[in-house]
Amino acid sequence: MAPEPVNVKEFQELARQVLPKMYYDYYAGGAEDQNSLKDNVEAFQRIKLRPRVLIDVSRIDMSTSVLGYKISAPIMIAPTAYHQLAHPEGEVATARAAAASDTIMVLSYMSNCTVEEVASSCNAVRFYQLYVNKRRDVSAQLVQRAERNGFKAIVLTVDAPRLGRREADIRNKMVAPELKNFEGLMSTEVDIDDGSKLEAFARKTFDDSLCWEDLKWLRSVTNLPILIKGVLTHEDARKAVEAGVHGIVVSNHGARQLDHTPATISVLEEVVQAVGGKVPVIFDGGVRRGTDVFKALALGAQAVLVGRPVIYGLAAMGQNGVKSVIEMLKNELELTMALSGCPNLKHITRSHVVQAVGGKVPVLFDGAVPAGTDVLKVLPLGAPAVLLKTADWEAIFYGLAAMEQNGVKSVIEMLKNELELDMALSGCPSLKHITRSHVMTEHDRFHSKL
Ligand SMILES: Cc1cc2nc3c(=O)[nH]c(=O)nc-3n(C[C@H](O)[C@H](O)[C@H](O)COP(=O)(O)O)c2cc1C
Ligand SMILES: CCCCC(=O)C(=O)O
Repeated sequence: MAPEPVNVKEFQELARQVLPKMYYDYYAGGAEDQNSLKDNVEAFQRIKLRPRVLIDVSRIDMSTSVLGYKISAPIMIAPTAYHQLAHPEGEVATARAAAASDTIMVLSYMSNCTVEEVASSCNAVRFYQLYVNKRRDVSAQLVQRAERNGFKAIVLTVDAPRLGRREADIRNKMVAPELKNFEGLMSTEVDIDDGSKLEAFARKTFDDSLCWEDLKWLRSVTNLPILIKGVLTHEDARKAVEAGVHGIVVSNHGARQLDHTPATISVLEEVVQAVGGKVPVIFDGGVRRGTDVFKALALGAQAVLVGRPVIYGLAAMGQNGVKSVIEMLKNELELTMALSGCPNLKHITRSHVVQAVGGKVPVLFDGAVPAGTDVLKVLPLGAPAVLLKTADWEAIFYGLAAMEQNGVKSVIEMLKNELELDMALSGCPSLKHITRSHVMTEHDRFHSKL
């Protein structure tokens, strides 16, 4: 028997052992080269704690509230798709664990269990995550069903006009399971033989023309407060506040959408400052320890969402696994607060964290590692185009060696497709939209506070 996990990271290995490879890869994976996936977690290590001593920490209070709903600790459950691929009880088990831990669950639009099943399973406070369908009536009906069933807010995910390029899913030909919520509303079937069926599903159904104006439409179909999830810049944070949203989730979708987005913890403060306390800022991405939660709070988050660890807990031990994951993070946060001299969340301030000095030498574009995102990064720094010279561009050479003319064409087409996707996921319909403010170099990072 595998030993009992002592931290949330250990649930990942248990999940890997019980899950079919296709599902494990889907849960664990990120976009393209998974740079942001690694960075989301590693960036927490570059932030150090500044504990205070000789403060009475005999009683620690972690409770807080989000949109007026009281929760035991600022740790909530992120919306993640297809919980029945992890455990037969699916989202019902996750919701019950949320209720048992006295926290909020955000139910994914892509849940296997229906809105009604989750609502009637327990008394957890629930928010409903929304993807806007090309057929607006489908999304409107789901929002209204959520509202009727006691969900307390809509979390509109805005970083997925298309699905990111998840290469494990492409190789595994990831399935797109039936979704009971859509029965009688629309077909969830996709008819492709190759590649990720999920990606095909998103392409077929997600509305990639969605824009700021459409918040009006969403407000016209629901009275629930609206949070937008997937903000990474001060520009968008300001627009969101102007558009009247009730909350912002700083997120890069667990690094599954646009690779080379910054680690979310490194842009949290930028967003918090732009929002200026007008609405709550919630954070997600790479939270694996109580110290991570503490750091996010110190940088201005109201609460954090946890994605993968919850799924791993569910896969390993069902409802109890999810509860264990949440309780472990809560216990670690409590200990961090005690050892930092913070008896309650109000005591956690910006001066409790500091960015570690040092860092990598900035390398922006090294022509030997071509990828669509590299092109996207070079253009705003002033390059009118990227000149690809056979002599110094290994990929062309490999393409030629592997498949002659077709190989070279494949390499060029792959880069074009990746650039197109990167533009879609960066909100740039044409090259003129790509500006200097779409990238951040290490230099920029050193000159900001974090
Ligand atoms: C397997 C998986 C499925 C996800 N599905 C959704 C989804 O349906 N809707 C959504 O808004 N975000 C989705 N996300 C993103 C999460 O809400 C969250 O932003 C991310 O997981 C946070 O990063 P973490 O996994 O490092 O905690 C998903 C993430 C994963 C890992
Ligand atoms: C079409 C699948 C969307 C689920 C999702 O958001 C994710 O896998 O990250």
